[in-house]
Amino acid sequence: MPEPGETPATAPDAPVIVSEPGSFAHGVLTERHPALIEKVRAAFPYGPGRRRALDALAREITGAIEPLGPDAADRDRWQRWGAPYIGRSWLDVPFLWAEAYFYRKLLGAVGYFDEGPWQGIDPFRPFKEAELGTTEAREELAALDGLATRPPAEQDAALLHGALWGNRADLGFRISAGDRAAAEDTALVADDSAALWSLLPAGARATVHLVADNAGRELVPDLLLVDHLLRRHRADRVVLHVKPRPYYVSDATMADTLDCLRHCGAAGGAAAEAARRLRDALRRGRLDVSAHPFFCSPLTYEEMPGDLRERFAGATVTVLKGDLNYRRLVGDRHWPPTTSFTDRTAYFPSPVAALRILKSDVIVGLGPRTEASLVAARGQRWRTSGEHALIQVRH
Ligand SMILES: O=P(O)(O)OC[C@H]1O[C@](O)(CO)[C@@H](O)[C@@H]1O
Repeated sequence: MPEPGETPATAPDAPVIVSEPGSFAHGVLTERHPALIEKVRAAFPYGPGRRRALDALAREITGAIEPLGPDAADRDRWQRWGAPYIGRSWLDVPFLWAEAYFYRKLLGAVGYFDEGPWQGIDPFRPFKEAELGTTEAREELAALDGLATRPPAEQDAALLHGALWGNRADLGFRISAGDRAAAEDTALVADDSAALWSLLPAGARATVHLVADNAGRELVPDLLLVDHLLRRHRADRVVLHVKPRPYYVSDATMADTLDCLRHCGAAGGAAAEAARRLRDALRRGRLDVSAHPFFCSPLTYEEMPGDLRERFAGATVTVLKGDLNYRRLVGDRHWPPTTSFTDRTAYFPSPVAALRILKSDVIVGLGPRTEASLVAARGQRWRTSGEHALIQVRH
């Protein structure tokens, strides 16, 4: 990474590679991942076998990338995706690939895929649960009670922004940032929310696909936004995409979706009414949940499989939540920030909206003045500090 204020020297479309000295990606692989292994180990009474596997993974990530074991059902897939990388140093490969493979290996180490007592046990569940039990989580839901009496445009904005800022609730991010980011002032670096609402006029028979990111305090406002879209007839049908298995610490699965619905139901008031409507929408098929294997793959959206592409093609708009989805949407590369968002996402089969807190180096779609003022104020730190957010839309 360049020094604060410097322009990146890397080629404009070069992939983000872990080994870049002092880079954000390097810090994730060398600090966050070992810390996460320790956190998971401390959270569960794993026996000697699982502990040995965690030790082996902690050792492996300081050296060469090893293939999956011969019994892994997805070994061939990962051999294909990892052909250029397996055998190389973990620090010498694209960031997006390295993170995806790390989470696959972490689940393997804790026995998630093996027949036995740990099969299907989410190693991140204690962290997700703790988050839903916080005072902040309760206060956020209580704030919903006053919203129904506000003018419709205010309700739209409050629920959209709730879903956007909910993306701060990323447990992986907090492993290194502490809660500092949450306390700092935040600002939108791009705001296409008017364009988003123009795609969803009340009464239009829209189908919205919402690709969720984190569980807990991000998924709750996402679900409240979904309820609002359905209730105000801005959408006739919503498809919520979640991860098929635990991923990137806090990413939402179907089990997390059910937890969030229970959490809202137990809160009483407007939140409980929303939960009741959402359950009803699920039963009637107005809300559908999908968990495609693509979402835990190391691929970008440009490489998505045909069946998923077809599903998105039927959307009035696809809303992608969070930083990782953004990296996969525009490509995890060193684009100049003024690269056109419209051009970078032209391949996507439906209109697309990104709602994201900035937590990694990648960004496109900024005006030259916006970029200049961010750099003047913060050097390059604004890219990864979690203090800035964006709403970008391509019609
Ligand atoms: O939950 P989000 O918003 O997708 O953010 C996850 C982000 O955290 C990181 O995994 C770093 O841990 C980024 O690489 C990633 O983009």
